[in-house]
Amino acid sequence: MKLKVCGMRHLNNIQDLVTKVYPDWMGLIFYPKSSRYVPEELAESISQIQVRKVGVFVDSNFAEIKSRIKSFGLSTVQLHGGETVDFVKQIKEETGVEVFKVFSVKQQLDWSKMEDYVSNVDYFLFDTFTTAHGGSGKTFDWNLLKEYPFTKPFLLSGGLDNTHMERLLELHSQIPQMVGLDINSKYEVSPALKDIEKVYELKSRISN
Ligand SMILES: O=C(O)c1ccccc1N[C@@H]1O[C@H](COP(=O)(O)O)[C@@H](O)[C@H]1O
Repeated sequence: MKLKVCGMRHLNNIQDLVTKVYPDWMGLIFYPKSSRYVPEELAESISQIQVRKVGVFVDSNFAEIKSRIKSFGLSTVQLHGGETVDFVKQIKEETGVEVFKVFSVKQQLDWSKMEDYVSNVDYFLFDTFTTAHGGSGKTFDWNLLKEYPFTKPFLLSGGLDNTHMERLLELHSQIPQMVGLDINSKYEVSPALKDIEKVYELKSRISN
C-alpha cells in the first residue's frame, strides 16, 4: 500500500523522513488555523527536498493554491474543505497537479455527492469529520467503505496508528480501490514533528 505522511514542518525531521522512509507523499498543511501550519518562509528550504509534496488546503482560493504550488514545488494538492466540482476542475486543468479530494465522514457516506468529482480527481481521501477540518486523531466506521462504488482509487486517513495495521491490511484485501494510508497526529512527538522510527515500522508492514 502507498503511504502519505502528513503534517510535516521541521527541516531535519523532513530530511530524516525522506532518508529513512521515503513515503509516496509528504503532506504540508496550509490551513492557517492548524497547529501544523507551514509558513511561506519555509518554502525555499522545503522545496529543495526530493519527495512528492502534497499541499493541504481548506477552502483556499485559486491564487493562493497556485502560489504555494510554485513556491513549495508541490506535486499534489489535497482539497480538504467544501471545494466545488468546478473549483476542483479548475485546479486540475489550470495547474496540472495531482488532486486529492477529501470527504469527511460522519455516520454515513452519501456516494451520490462524490459522483461528479470522479473525473476531476486522481484520488479520493476519506477522513473523520471534525469541526477543525482535519488532524482530529479520530477514526470513523471503516465498514462504510465496503460499499465504495467507484473504480477511482482512494486513501484512508483519520487517527490511523500502528495498532490498526492488521485491520487495515484486511480492509485493503477486501477493497482494492483502497490503495493507501494517510497518517498524521498519531505519529507525532509534538505538532508537526513526527516519530520517524514509528513511521518506519508502519512502512515496513504495509509495503508490498
Ligand atoms: O492536520 C491538520 O492540522 C489538518 C488541518 C486541516 C485539514 C487537514 C488536516 N490534516 C489532515 O487530517 C487527516 C487526518 O489526520 P489525523 O491522522 O486524524 O491526525 C490527514 O489527511 C491530514 O492530511
